[in-house]
Amino acid sequence: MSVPANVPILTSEAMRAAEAACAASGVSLSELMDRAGAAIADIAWRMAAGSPILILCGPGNNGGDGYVAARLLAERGAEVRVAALADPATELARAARALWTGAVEPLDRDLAPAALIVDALFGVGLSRPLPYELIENLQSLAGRRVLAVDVPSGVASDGVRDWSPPLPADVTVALGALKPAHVLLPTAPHCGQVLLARIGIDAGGTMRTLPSVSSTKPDVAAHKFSRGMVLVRAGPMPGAAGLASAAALRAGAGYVVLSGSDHAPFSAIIAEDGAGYADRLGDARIGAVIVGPGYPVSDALDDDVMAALDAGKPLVLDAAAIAAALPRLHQLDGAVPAILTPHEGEFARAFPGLSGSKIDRALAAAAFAQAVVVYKGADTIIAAPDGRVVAAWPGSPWLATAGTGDVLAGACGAMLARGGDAFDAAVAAVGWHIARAARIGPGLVADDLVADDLVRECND
Ligand SMILES: NC(=O)C1=CN([C@@H]2O[C@H](COP(=O)(O)OP(=O)(O)OC[C@H]3O[C@@H](n4cnc5c(N)ncnc54)[C@H](OP(=O)(O)O)[C@@H]3O)[C@@H](O)[C@H]2O)[C@H](O)CC1
Ligand SMILES: [K+]
Repeated sequence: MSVPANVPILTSEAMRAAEAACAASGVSLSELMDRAGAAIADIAWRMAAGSPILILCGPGNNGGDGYVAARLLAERGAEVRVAALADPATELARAARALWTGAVEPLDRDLAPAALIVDALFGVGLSRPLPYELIENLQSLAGRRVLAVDVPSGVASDGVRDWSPPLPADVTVALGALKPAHVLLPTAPHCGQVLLARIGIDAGGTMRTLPSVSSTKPDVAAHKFSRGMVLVRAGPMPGAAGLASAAALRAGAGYVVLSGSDHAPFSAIIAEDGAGYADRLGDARIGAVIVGPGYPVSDALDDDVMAALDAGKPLVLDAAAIAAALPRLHQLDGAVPAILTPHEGEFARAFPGLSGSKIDRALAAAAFAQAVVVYKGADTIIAAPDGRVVAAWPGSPWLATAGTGDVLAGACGAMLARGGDAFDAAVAAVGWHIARAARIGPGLVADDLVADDLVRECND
């Protein structure tokens, strides 16, 4: 499972607007369909490697793409058959089918499979669950390699409904841009390896996949404070704050203070008595404050969160600190740069009653809090109040273990303490976290993410 780095993601509504803009600039939808069909034919040709191909065509333009691909594959000498669910219902699909000179088989229970199935039944136009009879007929084709056109049929492309496709794809060719379903659970795993065929559409937009991690070498004139100073406030479970402080150092902060704990994991971390917290918040050199790791709901947490908000320092708020800060953050209306890092349960507690896809909900939460939201999970979404979104699918499954959230909070603190945009800081931290997890893999425990042998390996 993979998606390309740093490519646009569009909802079906935004996709139609992009198509319309394309048409207005002189590229017809028919030309777009020809390009889509050509991209699919190329990939199908490579996947089939000489074995027979069966293309399943639906009634809309997704089916139209399938007919174009069938014609081009046949022209290249591929052994290709077409089966249709229904007659084409759009002018473009009718035109594409008219140019297909081969037979069109009915898509019923007697349909013979082929080594490669190209699924061109439904794309972004799917408006309701698939009919039961079709699901049954498709299940009889399972077990072959599947190439999905735009999205696996049965998947709602905007990621709002969790419909599963009867034929999960090995490869999905996203047309023009990725769609939310390619990067959100539960649909993303059904898309297999997602490739983008740009087909000349200017997708622009504010939603993208995670960019590749770039190394951030300190400036030649750097000193420890210019690299960013981070204050981590410990709660009753100081191990979590210790992990966050170690991660802040590893992620590039030049100076880290751990307040309220004498369990500093590295000698380079300054462990201080908790009574000095208020004074430290007044330290002009501090570039980011982290509150929340290992700190359950309590009056003390409320006090520490309010003190950090009143100090006006850029903030990373994790776990129970998120709900504790929310009313005040909302009032502050973006005056204090903040990154919130909730997992599913914390998000539901802090932002009850939101609807839509995970992307919609992350955006609504960011707008309400006027803060960057890192809505964690296997399909982490980073959303900014101005509408920017980065989707971090597929992340690393090895991160599903205790303490990794504390490490992410620490990395967010390091990136935020450098100064600059909080959204860019959150994106860099998520990328750093996933890249390290990918290097460790099996057996990962959160401490490994901040261990020195990993530093040596990363520097090899
Ligand atoms: N991105 C691009 O620039 C291009 C994309 N192209 C391809 O076009 C599709 C979208 O095509 P569209 O015609 O809008 O939609 P679909 O082909 O996905 O399907 C619409 C038809 O399916 C019927 N429908 C919807 N849901 C069901 C269902 N559950 N069961 C049966 N039939 C269903 C729908 O009927 P309605 O009654 O709902 O109207 C339509 O008949 C996109 O995904 C790309 O593959 C183009 O190539 C151009 C460039
Ligand atoms: K499809």
